[in-house]
Amino acid sequence: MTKRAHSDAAPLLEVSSLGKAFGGVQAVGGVDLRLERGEVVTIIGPNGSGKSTFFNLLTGIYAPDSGAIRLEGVDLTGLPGHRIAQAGIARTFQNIRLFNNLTVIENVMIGMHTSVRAGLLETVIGRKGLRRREEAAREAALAHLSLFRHRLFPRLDHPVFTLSYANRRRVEIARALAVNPKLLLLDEPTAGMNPYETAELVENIQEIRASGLTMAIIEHKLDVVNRVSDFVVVLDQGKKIAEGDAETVRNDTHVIEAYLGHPATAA
Ligand SMILES: Nc1ncnc2c1ncn2[C@@H]1O[C@H](COP(=O)(O)OP(=O)(O)OP(=O)(O)O)[C@@H](O)[C@H]1O
Repeated sequence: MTKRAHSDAAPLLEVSSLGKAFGGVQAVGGVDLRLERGEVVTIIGPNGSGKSTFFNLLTGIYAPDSGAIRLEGVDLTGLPGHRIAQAGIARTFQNIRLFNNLTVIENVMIGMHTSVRAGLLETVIGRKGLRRREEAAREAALAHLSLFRHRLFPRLDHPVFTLSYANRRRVEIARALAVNPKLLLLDEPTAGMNPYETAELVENIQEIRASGLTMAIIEHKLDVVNRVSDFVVVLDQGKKIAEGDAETVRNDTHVIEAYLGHPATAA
């Protein structure tokens, strides 16, 4: 856990007073978050506290009712998902979203928008040019998959539906990395993983972190939170109730109360 240093320059991510209601439920109610380049924040909170909605707002799945989202000072508030992805925010989902009938490497190449535009490209640059571009895309996809080389290199041409749950999670992370994001959001990356797989994924996250990529991670497992975060944000009923290093947050009375009120998810 490092001490957080704020610079005067625009932070990588600046979220102010972000809000979203569904009917009478204030899923996210005025949340602020400042994330400097290279930092890793974990977002915790009981079930239904607004964590996934917060990610859905950051990635344009929902438009916020109020507040603002800035990436490197650029206002992304209310932009559609593809524009936000182009601006540099990539994510994985709590419920894995991959093309199950496509192979591991195809899923990652699609993350790079290569095959999708192949028809159009062929008319512009010709078959040879297209083949060269596909080879380059395959090389780049392999570079991103190399984070999980022992797990995924033997399975590059296997359709995703044949993979274990943990391997599907790994493919999803590689696909998100393949767009070279400025900010990577991981929504419960270790959910459904056994302790051994979880420990391995913590090492993978530390490796991504060492490359300098800024990350926000929704995570329930406290040992994972302790090992990957620069700081922790705690949500409860859509509001930020605590922020700080893992130990400070763990001993915060509001946090203890929030979890005691929701014993099924006590961290
Ligand atoms: N599309 C939606 N329509 C209506 N209500 C929603 C919608 N999405 C979220 N909510 C509500 O908003 C609140 C926050 O939900 P959210 O899924 O963001 O919480 P969470 O912290 O991610 O929960 P979990 O840990 O269970 O994934 C909940 O009360 C939920 O029922």
